[in-house]
Amino acid sequence: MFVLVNLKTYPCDPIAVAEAVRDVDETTDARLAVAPQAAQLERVAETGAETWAQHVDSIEHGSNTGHTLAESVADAGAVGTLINHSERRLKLADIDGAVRAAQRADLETVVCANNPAQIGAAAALGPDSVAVEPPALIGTGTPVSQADPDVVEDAVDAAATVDADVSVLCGAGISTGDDVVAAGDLGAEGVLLASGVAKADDPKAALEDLVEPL
Ligand SMILES: O=C[C@H](O)COP(=O)(O)O
Repeated sequence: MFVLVNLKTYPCDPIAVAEAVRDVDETTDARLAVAPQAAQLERVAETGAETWAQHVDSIEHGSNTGHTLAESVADAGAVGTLINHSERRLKLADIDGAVRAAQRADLETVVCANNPAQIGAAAALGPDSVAVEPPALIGTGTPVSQADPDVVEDAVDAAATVDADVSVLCGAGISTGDDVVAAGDLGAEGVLLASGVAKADDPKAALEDLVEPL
């Protein structure tokens, strides 16, 4: 299972969380990664943790003030990027362009979507993975894998119908090892989570709990 920890703009210490991700990754067969804010990418990557960006834009080098260039994210040490997170929604053409930009920079891609229908559309754009996240469950602590299992199973089916090579993650409310196991039982190959680790008093203990049953 892939456990991708998105730090959003939570007021956590990104280096401490990254060091915990790095250390717990060494204890488990699961794959762990952390997605800090863009300004923190280089320092986080220097910890040795697998580092992802939260977003890249559909742009190339040039006159694009305030945008995030995929090559710059890769130069900072990121190996992958989220695209179209629920809190950073893009138009369809911009999702497509962001996937192309990420591929140009050799970044792995996870395109997020609200529901199974959008997952099918996202899979058609050829990312490495898609992540289904019902917005209403994000940040609630109520895990999608247990509160709304149908949405995960339907997302897995939708992606497989379009492109069997696109793996499916699920996210929203995931915070325990049981939640991760439930996600795997529904066909997800990973989870995307944030508050369960970024807002935990002890992020390393939270990560250890997440991977303990895997
Ligand atoms: O990127 C992570 C997701 O939006 C899930 O957030 P959450 O784990 O706080 O529910």
